[in-house]
Amino acid sequence: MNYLVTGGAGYIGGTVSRLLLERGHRVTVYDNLCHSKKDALPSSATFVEGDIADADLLSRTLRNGKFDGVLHFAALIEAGESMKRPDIYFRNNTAGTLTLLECMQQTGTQRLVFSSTAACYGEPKRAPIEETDELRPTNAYGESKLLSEYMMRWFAERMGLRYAALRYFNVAGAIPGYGEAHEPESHLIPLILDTALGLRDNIRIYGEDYPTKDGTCVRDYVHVADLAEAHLLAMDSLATQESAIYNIGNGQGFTVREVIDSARRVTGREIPVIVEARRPGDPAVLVASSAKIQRELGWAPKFDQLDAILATAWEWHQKLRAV
Ligand SMILES: NC(=O)c1ccc[n+]([C@@H]2O[C@H](COP(=O)([O-])OP(=O)(O)OC[C@H]3O[C@@H](n4cnc5c(N)ncnc54)[C@H](O)[C@@H]3O)[C@@H](O)[C@H]2O)c1
Ligand SMILES: O=c1ccn([C@@H]2O[C@H](COP(=O)(O)OP(=O)(O)O[C@H]3O[C@H](CO)[C@H](O)[C@H](O)[C@H]3O)[C@@H](O)[C@H]2O)c(=O)[nH]1
Repeated sequence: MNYLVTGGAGYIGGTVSRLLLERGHRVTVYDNLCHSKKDALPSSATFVEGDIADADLLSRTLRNGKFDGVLHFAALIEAGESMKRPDIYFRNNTAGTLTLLECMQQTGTQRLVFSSTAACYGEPKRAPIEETDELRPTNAYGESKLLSEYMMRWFAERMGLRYAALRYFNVAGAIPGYGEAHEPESHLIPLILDTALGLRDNIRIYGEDYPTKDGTCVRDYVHVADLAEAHLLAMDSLATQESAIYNIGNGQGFTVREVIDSARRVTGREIPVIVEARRPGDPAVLVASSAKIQRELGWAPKFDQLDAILATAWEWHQKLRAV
């Protein structure tokens, strides 16, 4: 098959592009490189440097490419930043997605797999969270994604779109030769690994007064390779099944302190911490039920141990920083 991958120069889009190519599909990456570099692209992908807000270029790319489907990763991704600049999140993520939906509609491109997020749930009432649970984002990033999902529902109901929205929980780990390298980096695991390497003096824990077992936030970490497989399953399902929304996580929650302890075991290094105030917009606990995608699409994650996920991240991270 022939796919357009928006945001395919980034961490997750780049991983999924590599898997698609490995499985014999054709991939065109469409990315404005605002948070990535061209050298992160898989060598056998076609590359179009462009913004999803550029309707002319996007329509032309879709028309020329005659794609079987679109995988849409392009977005600003930092919940913390979105609390300082909600405007750019709605412009880039929500308005950008509307432009993509319009261009897909105009060019007769019907299938879409969308990177949604656990941040759509906000502060959940229970763990694990199911897809039908209440949606009340506590940060503008989550709201920008939830609004995108709502638009997709209407495009599906009234305009022929078929979509799968995958609500990822916390994505981590690396495949051989490719992993997380956000620029700037704000995510917990790469920052911990930089601390293990001595590139940072310490890791800051954002808040130790949450209602959790050690007071730090609980998250559900899913390996990027398992997440990538979910995209292929979701895209395939759109050939025969209706649009759907799926959570993607491991169903286990780890506190920030537990993640740091895991990194100490895996790296064998000292990782000094300092405790700071809460980061605005962070929910206390986010843990997924992924029963729906396991049941309906047969998704079977291979990495269910945090240490194993961190070991792949550590292997990649040492090479990344050695360059
Ligand atoms: N990393 C996580 O834990 C996580 C969790 C849930 C959801 N997500 C979602 O997954 C997707 C990918 O995240 P990632 O971690 O790979 O981030 P990333 O920053 O590595 O990748 C995003 C890519 O999108 C590109 N981009 C941003 N705005 C664009 C625009 N207007 N036009 C074209 N390209 C644009 C960036 O240059 C970058 O290459 C995002 O949609 C994010 O919201 C990530
Ligand atoms: O230096 C840091 C960085 C993070 N944290 C904490 O570690 C946890 C994880 O934080 P990340 O920034 O790594 O990830 P988030 O949970 O904020 O968000 C990630 O997962 C979400 C879904 O759960 C979103 O989709 C989002 O795109 C993605 O970045 C949070 O409790 C955060 O407060 C720290 O204590 N110190």
